[in-house]
Amino acid sequence: MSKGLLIVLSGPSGVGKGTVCTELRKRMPELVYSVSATTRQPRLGEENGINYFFKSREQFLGMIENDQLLEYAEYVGNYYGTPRDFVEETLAGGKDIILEIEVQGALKVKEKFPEGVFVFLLPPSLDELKGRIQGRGTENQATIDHRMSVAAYEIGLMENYDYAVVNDEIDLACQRIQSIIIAEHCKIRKSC
Ligand SMILES: Nc1nc2c(ncn2[C@@H]2O[C@H](COP(=O)(O)OP(=O)(O)O)[C@@H](O)[C@H]2O)c(=O)[nH]1
Ligand SMILES: Nc1ncnc2c1ncn2[C@@H]1O[C@H](COP(=O)(O)OP(=O)(O)O)[C@@H](O)[C@H]1O
Repeated sequence: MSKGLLIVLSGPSGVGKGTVCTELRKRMPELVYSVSATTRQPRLGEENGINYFFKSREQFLGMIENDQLLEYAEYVGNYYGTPRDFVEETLAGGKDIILEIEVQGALKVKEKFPEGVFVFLLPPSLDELKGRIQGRGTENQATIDHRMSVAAYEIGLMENYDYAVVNDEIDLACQRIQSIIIAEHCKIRKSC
């Protein structure tokens, strides 16, 4: 049995990663989503084990200590990390898995899985990005400003990715990512 594809989706806060992932999972029910651990407080409507595994700082540091994370990063004052076993078991079982993670973590994953498929989601413009974060209504102004300043740094690292997808419309962005996954499955992988 061949291994599944490891797909990494990154992009600045508010670009629509969560929205696009939710829609993609409806369209591709066989695609497995990696639930991350985080020390961030849950937002209204977020559920433990569904959106994130919500952890205390001590619990998160314990996961690092016990080598339970494939990668982790600090982002705007909180830790975020990918549980290792779930990713490795899913891939070994021949299933595709998508990791929705920020750029520092994505670069660490690339070192370990250079064969992964790295997709960067872009906003149509920075003004639109700011409008989307504000429109979501989950962050205070200071956090929005901090996230917007990180956005410029993140977009600057886009060249490390394989694909850039503009999230102008959710339907189009999903179609583009689906096409990428289909094409990657058709790729002839050379061992050299
Ligand atoms: N490195 C890393 N980043 C993660 C992980 N999980 C989520 N993130 C990223 O952390 C950032 C902040 O996530 P979140 O607080 O949910 O905010 P959002 O991007 O505005 O939805 C986003 O770029 C996420 O993609 C993870 O396991 N590892
Ligand atoms: N293509 C789009 N056009 C307009 N609004 C969008 C689009 N994609 C996402 N949104 C909205 O933008 C906001 C941020 O989306 P979200 O998925 O939470 O972003 P992220 O996970 O990247 O932080 C949400 O209110 C969402 O409904």
